[in-house]
Amino acid sequence: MLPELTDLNSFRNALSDAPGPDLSALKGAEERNGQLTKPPGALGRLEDLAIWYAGWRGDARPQITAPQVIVFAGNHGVTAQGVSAFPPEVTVQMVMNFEHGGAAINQLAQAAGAKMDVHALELDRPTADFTQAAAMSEEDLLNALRTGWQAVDPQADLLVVGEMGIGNTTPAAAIACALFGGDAADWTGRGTGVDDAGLANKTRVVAEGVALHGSGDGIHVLRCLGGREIAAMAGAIAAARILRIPVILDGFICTAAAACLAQLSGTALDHTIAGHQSAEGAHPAMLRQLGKEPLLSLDLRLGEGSGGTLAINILKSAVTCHSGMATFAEAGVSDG
Ligand SMILES: O=C(O)c1ccc[n+]([C@@H]2O[C@H](COP(=O)([O-])O)[C@@H](O)[C@H]2O)c1
Ligand SMILES: Cc1cc2nc[nH]c2cc1C
Repeated sequence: MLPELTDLNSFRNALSDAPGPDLSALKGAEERNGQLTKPPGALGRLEDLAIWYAGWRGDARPQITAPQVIVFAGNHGVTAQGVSAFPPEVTVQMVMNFEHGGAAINQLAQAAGAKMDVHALELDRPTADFTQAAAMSEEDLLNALRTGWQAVDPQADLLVVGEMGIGNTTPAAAIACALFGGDAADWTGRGTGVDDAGLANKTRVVAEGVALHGSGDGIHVLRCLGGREIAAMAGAIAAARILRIPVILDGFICTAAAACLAQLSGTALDHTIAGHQSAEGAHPAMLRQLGKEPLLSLDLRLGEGSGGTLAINILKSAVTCHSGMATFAEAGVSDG
């Protein structure tokens, strides 16, 4: 059961009190993996994935039958600084495209056998430009966290969270810079495709935001430098941690949301894996900071949950092998 989010402290507490994986299911899955008809370790990382999944689901021989993809959308005041190659009205236009089934994520979710939900967060009320003020008030942040928290289907057995928000690689870079240090230039990339002058301007904007709001915990960084869809992703990832629903992270913006949770609790992301490495330049560094090895590297830089959703197919395959294969004893195959 998910506790109610009454205030930001209840979010912090729920995250730090969240249960870990089921150790007996984990042990059972490890034992089963050792008996399957293959040379030890021959399925490589698929074996680790299946065992990790089994632990979080509390079932040594699990199945994936109900994956959920949630796309959160938000608008950003910082777009007034000219940080994106596209105009902010594209956010609401793409939300309509998601709702009509015409976006890449609609096709990828269908191909992965996942249901897809879309949540637009107050698109007609962008966050504040973080070079001038905190992006969100405490109330705004709490509302956005709640949207994510409540969007997770407790019956889902796997979750991918994705986003749509023109300008949101700028807050994602600022979050990374505030949490992990280094220069703004280390974390700022081209997003939807800004040119060299655009990149220099965007780097300045990230540096200004971090200088104004930079120090504080994951909640402070998320509120001052983030955005509503970023906070909603954080809320959903945290809810899934409590519900023991494994999560596949998507690209640069999704990983920035997750990084805020990692700052709040050292075990906050234990139920997550990195679906892919995005083409956004600083994504590999962000994943390294979180100790996450991406499953795929396909030069995607779309967002929408696209890379995470593609990776559902890999995780499903890993779990299907683990739970469906015969053991050496069952198949009458001689072991080594
Ligand atoms: O997921 C990623 O790594 C990723 C990298 C670059 C861009 N995006 C998407 O593009 C939008 C943000 O790009 P920008 O240039 O407007 O900051 C937003 O809607 C994201 O979903 C996503
Ligand atoms: C067209 C378009 C689609 C997107 N999907 C996610 N981010 C996006 C940004 C743009 C510009």
